[in-house]
Amino acid sequence: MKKFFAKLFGNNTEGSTTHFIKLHPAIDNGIKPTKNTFKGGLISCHCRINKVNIKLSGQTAHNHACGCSKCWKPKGALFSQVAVISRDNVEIIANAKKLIVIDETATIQRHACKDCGVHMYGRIEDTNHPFYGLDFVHTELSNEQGWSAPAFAAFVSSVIETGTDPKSMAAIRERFESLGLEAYDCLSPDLMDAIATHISKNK
Ligand SMILES: N[C@@H](CCC(=O)N[C@@H](CSCO)C(=O)NCC(=O)O)C(=O)O
Ligand SMILES: [Zn+2]
Ligand SMILES: [Zn+2]
Repeated sequence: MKKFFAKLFGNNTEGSTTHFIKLHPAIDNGIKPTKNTFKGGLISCHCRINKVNIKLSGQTAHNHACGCSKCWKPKGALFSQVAVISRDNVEIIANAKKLIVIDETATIQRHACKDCGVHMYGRIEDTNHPFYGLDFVHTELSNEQGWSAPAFAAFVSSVIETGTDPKSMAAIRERFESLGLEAYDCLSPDLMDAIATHISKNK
């Protein structure tokens, strides 16, 4: 097993394993802990000037790594990091006119900065959707610390759809597990239960 990983990742000069799989900077560089008293903050796009700024008036929930093809990923990252927050707590405070919806047909309407491409918030407009009322946001776009920490990985197998070699999947899953993040190919059991409960109540 050790040899298998050494082959995939390579070894550094001290002999310990070096990870070349870049999951996401907020995960690879050490997961920052959730601050229980955290009250929210500002997220900004990557533009040097005329940044899109959004005020998030509260803590986020269900932060996770997402391997799906639609969520925004920083350059070089295999996964997105995405959390939810009540849409009532999301306020665009600067350069709203730079925002465009990436795909009008998607369930999650991702509003991105047309200049730098960063997705600023994803909104569900279907009032019957189980997650209606929640917006999807990337808290690494904030300078504040204390946001809810990523707690699991979702849609892990989906990275194959965007070009990852299926042979790398075992190593990717092992890496998540070693960091304490359970790897799922859909959402976490809690969220899947919430979706099923919503569907069952609406029947
Ligand atoms: N294999 C597909 C999966 C896409 C998918 O279903 N993504 C989820 C999670 S995004 C945040 O966790 C989803 O709800 N998508 C709805 C949408 O994106 O509008 C793929 O990789 O594309
Ligand atoms: Zn921008
Ligand atoms: Zn996603």
